[in-house]
Amino acid sequence: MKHVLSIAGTDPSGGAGAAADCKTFCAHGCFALNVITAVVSQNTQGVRGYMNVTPELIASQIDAVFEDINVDAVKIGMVSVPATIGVIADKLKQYKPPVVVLDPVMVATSGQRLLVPEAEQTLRDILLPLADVLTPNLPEAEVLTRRPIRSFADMEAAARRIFDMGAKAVLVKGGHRMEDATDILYDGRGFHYFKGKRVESNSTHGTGCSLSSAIAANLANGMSLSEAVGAAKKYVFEGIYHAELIGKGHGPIHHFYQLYKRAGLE
Ligand SMILES: Nc1ncnc2c1ncn2[C@@H]1O[C@H](COP(=O)(O)OP(=O)(O)O)[C@@H](O)[C@H]1O
Ligand SMILES: Cc1ncc(COP(=O)(O)O)c(N)n1
Repeated sequence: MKHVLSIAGTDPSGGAGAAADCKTFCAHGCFALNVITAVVSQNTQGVRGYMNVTPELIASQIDAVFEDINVDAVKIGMVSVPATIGVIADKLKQYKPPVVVLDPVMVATSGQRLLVPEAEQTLRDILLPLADVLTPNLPEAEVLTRRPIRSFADMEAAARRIFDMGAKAVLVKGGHRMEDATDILYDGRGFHYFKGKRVESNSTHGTGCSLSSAIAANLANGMSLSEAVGAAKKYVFEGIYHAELIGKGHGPIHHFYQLYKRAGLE
């Protein structure tokens, strides 16, 4: 069994952050490890507040994992402030995990910021070059490139620019498009379109967390990058499509649809 580590913030309502990451790893047959960067008070309706874990305690959590367990892949989510980004970058350089998937989380679906504006530059300069795959949504890709994105051509141009900033591959996600939910991958050689129908649904809390975690798990399990992204997109689509309505706002996706189906628990 592969061991996959999430470095992320929490969600007590279970839909996003560390909870989504761990459920996704388990659904992919991986052993889930997690380091917490921030304790977030949130639910399906929004973020109420959060407290950042100190850089010392983040470093200590990362050491506790790597000194004890072999890590096959790392997924990074909410990193809030420059000090958090600095310590994660130092530890990635120290332990050199074979796969790093970075979801540059900036703003929650409900609109609250999860990354302070002054950390955007630090994320771009220090963490982005350590990523094997970076998975920005459209607003995040706009912040990283400082350019508006409206068309597939704009998504391709953004992916190329972010690749030039040092990420080894970039998946610009289309969940925020007005039309379909097509994502575009650029690996420095060419563009790969992951066409996707949009599901009209409120169950989209944690889709980005789950997608990046599924990519990390699929890579740990030995898939190529395009296979990993294709399978992760299918996982999130099925999760939205078969989601149970939980909470009063934007609910979580279904993480175990295939498993429940096989067990007759649908
Ligand atoms: N309503 C939807 N129907 C189908 N796929 C979606 C929908 N919303 C998001 N996705 C997919 O979920 C993944 C996460 O996308 P996105 O919502 O853009 O990220 P984030 O959660 O970071 O804002 C992408 O693969 C995207 O295409
Ligand atoms: C701790 C944490 N991390 C990330 C998100 C973003 O979630 P989404 O995947 O819906 O953009 C969140 N709401 N909370």
